[in-house]
Amino acid sequence: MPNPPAADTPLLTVRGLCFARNDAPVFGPLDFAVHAGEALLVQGANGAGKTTLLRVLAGLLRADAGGITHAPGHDHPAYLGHLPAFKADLSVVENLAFLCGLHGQRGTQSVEGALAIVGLAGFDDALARQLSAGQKKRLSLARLWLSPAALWLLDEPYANLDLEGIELVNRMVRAHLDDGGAALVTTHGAYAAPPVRTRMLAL
Ligand SMILES: Nc1ncnc2c1ncn2[C@@H]1O[C@H](COP(=O)(O)OP(=O)(O)OP(=O)(O)O)[C@@H](O)[C@H]1O
Repeated sequence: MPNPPAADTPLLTVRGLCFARNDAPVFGPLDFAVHAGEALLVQGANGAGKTTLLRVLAGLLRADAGGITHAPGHDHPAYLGHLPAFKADLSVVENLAFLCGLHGQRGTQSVEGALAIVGLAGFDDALARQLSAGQKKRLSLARLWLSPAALWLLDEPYANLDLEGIELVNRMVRAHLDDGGAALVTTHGAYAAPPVRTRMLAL
């Protein structure tokens, strides 16, 4: 991960952020900041705009108004979306190597180590399309673990995971925050909030 910003500099600052579809507001104006060592839990009912907000913060959708400021050197957050972003006919290891080549890799982590952490040791040569939904989510978590980004944008990270997988996500978030990172996490409820310093953003 790049050097964390000074303690008083947020990793992410959002001011007056608004998003509309066909002139109907989806969310906003929103104002918040996320500092290193902090998790922001984005809560809201189905359709409240949680996924839309994370896609705007990931740079995949353009906001209608307002500003998003990243700390210097931290303008590429890691985004864990609903759908796994893997090449179906590449193996588990090939997918991770490809994505690390494209987006960079956290210096201290190895592909093998990340697969062991997420419970996919021994799946190196399995094709991505042969994985179950939960195994695909675990592969996405391995990619997240390998990412050099300090800011994690996690959209429903608990979906498709068993109880052990939910604890895995919480362990990963805690370790990432301890390491000077930060995370935005969407969830329908507080049923699986990570056990870390957490603030709420209700949509
Ligand atoms: N591609 C799209 N085209 C048009 N409208 C969309 C599109 N994606 C989402 N919407 C609408 O935008 C609103 C916000 O959707 P979004 O997916 O951000 O909600 P959410 O809070 O993540 O919901 P959920 O909890 O069901 O995942 C909803 O009313 C939805 O119908």
